[in-house]
Amino acid sequence: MTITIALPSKGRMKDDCTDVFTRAGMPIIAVGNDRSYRGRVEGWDNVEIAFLSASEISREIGNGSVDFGVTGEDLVREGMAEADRRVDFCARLGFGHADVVVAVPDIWLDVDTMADLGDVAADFRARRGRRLAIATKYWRLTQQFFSSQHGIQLYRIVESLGATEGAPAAGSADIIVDITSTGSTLKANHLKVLSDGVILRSEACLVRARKESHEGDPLVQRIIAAVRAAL
Ligand SMILES: Nc1ncnc2c1ncn2[C@@H]1O[C@H](COP(=O)(O)OP(=O)(O)OP(=O)(O)O)[C@@H](O)[C@H]1O
Ligand SMILES: O=P(O)(O)OC[C@H]1O[C@H](OP(=O)(O)OP(=O)(O)O)[C@H](O)[C@@H]1O
Repeated sequence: MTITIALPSKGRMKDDCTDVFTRAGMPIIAVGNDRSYRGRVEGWDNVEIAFLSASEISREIGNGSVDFGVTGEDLVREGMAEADRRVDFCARLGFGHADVVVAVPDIWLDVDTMADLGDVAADFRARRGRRLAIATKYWRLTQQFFSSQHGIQLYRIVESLGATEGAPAAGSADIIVDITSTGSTLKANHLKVLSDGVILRSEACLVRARKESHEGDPLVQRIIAAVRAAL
């Protein structure tokens, strides 16, 4: 059976990903020209490469149209419910690190924890007659963290399509949930991360769609072993 692996075609993870596969003894070759979205692995006859964006990769793994993918854990967990039942995180690859965090304005001096934020949310409703507004593109992770993990129900999510950190200053939200790596964007926007406000420590992962056809397939095991050996 042919196994398809989806790899980043562009963006911040592309080069590191190519390096890992080279070290794994799986050198990636584009089929056709450099702009091609198909590739293969030199010496691995039954493996096909699909070049996609990091967010497309998480979607294609979720619907099972590829067997493996390299993408951020944040995108996989945001993109599907019950991720661990549907996919197997086979290896953490050591690049693409980013934390998904809850951040509030610096000037909220007495708000340091999620419990403090729960009080603020209740207060907003009681005194201002509206819900605390959270700007984010991570709807699912935010709902799980606030509602299921911290029992905070009084909030409203404001969809953000970019420049999330600017939302509190712009007045379109009170706080944010977004990724941070160096922390400089949060700092520039006068936001601070709550002490227990790290929702997920994400990095690039080799992710496998859980499929019955993979059981007992030696090629599937060989791919996982080769990538792990390269780390
Ligand atoms: N500083 C950062 N900013 C954004 N994403 C980062 C950062 N550091 C690591 N990542 C990770 O990189 C992944 C997103 O990569 P990238 O932005 O290249 O993909 P994409 O969202 O598919 O691209 P595009 O938005 O152009 O379609 C996520 O898993 C994210 O956690
Ligand atoms: O903690 P920092 O190092 O400041 O990085 C965090 C920022 O980087 C990303 O934006 P970017 O514009 O790089 O990428 P995007 O287009 O994927 O949002 C992300 O959305 C944050 O805004």
